[in-house]
Amino acid sequence: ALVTSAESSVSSYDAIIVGAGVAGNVVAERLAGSGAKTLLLERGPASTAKSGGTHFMPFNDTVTIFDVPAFAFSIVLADPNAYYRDTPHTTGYLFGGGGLMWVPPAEHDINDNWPTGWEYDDIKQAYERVESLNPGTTMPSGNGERYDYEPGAFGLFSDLLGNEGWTHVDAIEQPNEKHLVYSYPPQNVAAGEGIRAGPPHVYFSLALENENFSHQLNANVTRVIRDGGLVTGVEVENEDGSRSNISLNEGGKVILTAGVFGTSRILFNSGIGPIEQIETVENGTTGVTLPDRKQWIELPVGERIRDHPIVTLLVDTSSSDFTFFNNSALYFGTPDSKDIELYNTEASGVIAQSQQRILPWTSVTGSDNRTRHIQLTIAGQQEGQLSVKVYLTHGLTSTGTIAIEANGTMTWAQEPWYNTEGDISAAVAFVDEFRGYLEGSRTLELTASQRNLTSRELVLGGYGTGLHFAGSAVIGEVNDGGSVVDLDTKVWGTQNLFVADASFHADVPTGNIQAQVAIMAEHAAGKIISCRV
Ligand SMILES: Cc1cc2nc3c(=O)[nH]c(=O)nc-3n(C[C@H](O)[C@H](O)[C@H](O)COP(=O)(O)OP(=O)(O)OC[C@H]3O[C@@H](n4cnc5c(N)ncnc54)[C@H](O)[C@@H]3O)c2cc1C
Repeated sequence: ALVTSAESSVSSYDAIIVGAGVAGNVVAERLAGSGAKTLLLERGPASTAKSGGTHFMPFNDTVTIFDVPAFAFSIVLADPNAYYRDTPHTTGYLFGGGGLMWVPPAEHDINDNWPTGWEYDDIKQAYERVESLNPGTTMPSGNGERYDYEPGAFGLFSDLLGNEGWTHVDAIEQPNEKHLVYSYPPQNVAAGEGIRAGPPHVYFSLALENENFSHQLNANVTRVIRDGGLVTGVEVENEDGSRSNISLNEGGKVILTAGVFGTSRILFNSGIGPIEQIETVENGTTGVTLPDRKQWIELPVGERIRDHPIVTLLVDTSSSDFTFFNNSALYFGTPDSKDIELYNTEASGVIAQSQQRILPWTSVTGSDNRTRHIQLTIAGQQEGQLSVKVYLTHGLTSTGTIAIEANGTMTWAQEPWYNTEGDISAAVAFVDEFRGYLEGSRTLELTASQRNLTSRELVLGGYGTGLHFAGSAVIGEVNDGGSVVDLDTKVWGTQNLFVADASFHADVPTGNIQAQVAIMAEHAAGKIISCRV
């Protein structure tokens, strides 16, 4: 049930989950299912049709990437009818742009860096539950047809890569195949509903059926309220600027799922993190009440963040038979009425797809002899041009650090991209290899603007974020200054505070991260439920 701040502040809960994104919805559904009286708090407004959303969430609602409520990406996908509700279409990100790629993690993604109790065999049950509810597909169009694949980016690149020995796999059916392979783009879908949707639709819908479950919107959690290691509730800033407290029942738990940046901010505001960050809060302008200094818990929150950096290569297709389909016109222009009808009546057609047409993966070795994985996403860019996004993924060694500013904004103390020579050399090696393929092609070449740059210049001059952040409150076996949460995802030094979103992840996977976030949240939920406070 949806509750107001007036209602939640006079009630109390067994589980309070902070942040209704990918992980938050998974954890809330599981906790409510375990019999706990559960409250899911979200600082944003209604998003999916299920939570009362009726329109595209304008992308520019958000100020910086640190504050992007990524759950917004399920909004319209969760409701086929929403497509024509909002004209003009203020954001295209839901279908196009980011694309909602759903790449189930490979066995090596889990086994390489995760600790005891979190290896591939341990998480199998969680993996299977996510798969059964939110399975992902390489055939998003409900009528079983593909639109704009051949001739097009898929046709051109399956030929180009096929000639070099790459093979065609299905990324959903064969998640472990991640070397010299390509797949139709895997996308997230709700089981049995024929619509593209993630946990904020799928898990949230299930949770709503449970009478133990409540949720509150526009509830910005500023901090947890604690007495030493015992958390007794959370403080919420409401839409009108007022602050109220929500209490935990005895034996209750608070689970932070506010995203990599949101969770770090709440921890800093609660006196948990590097002393320097807590002091910034103490001396800052947000008016947050910190616990007494002797109760501060020093942990490496915000450190060791990883992300997939992206370099975009532009490929000139003017000598090929490539026909450009203007995907962004679906969102920013006036789409073809037949495309809209096909989507709204049969969950089919080009709108059911994302803009990407082919996803290849391979691996390369850096100058440090370490293997790194590469993901490519390939899409039409404009007439006569394709974009090939090169993601450096699993195996990367660059890390970054986030910090809080006096006004509460999150910022980088150190950016997490390409700050090791191993990463740079691996990406350069891949770009060299790819340019070799193009040189052997009679129809494709880099655009004139990129042709004269060296591969190193292309990598270092053009990278940006993959928006796949992880690791700001990393999991560890011992409290030795290298981790923030224990093997149950409980924050060291506390009795009942947990972190279950991408923050606690030991590493970034080979493909887009969201499926891993959902699976690890499922696994964390099991541990949190069995943890005695
Ligand atoms: C533009 C974009 C495109 C992306 N595309 C893809 C893709 O195609 N495939 C993929 O796999 N991944 C994609 N990602 C990444 C993916 O969305 C994230 O990895 C994933 O959402 C992380 O899940 P999470 O549960 O850790 O946090 P989130 O899903 O970000 O959830 C955090 C939630 O907490 C809320 N919150 C934050 N602070 C507070 C607070 N103080 N109080 C209450 N609530 C709070 C936020 O509003 C948000 O709803 C994309 C990300 C972005 C930004």
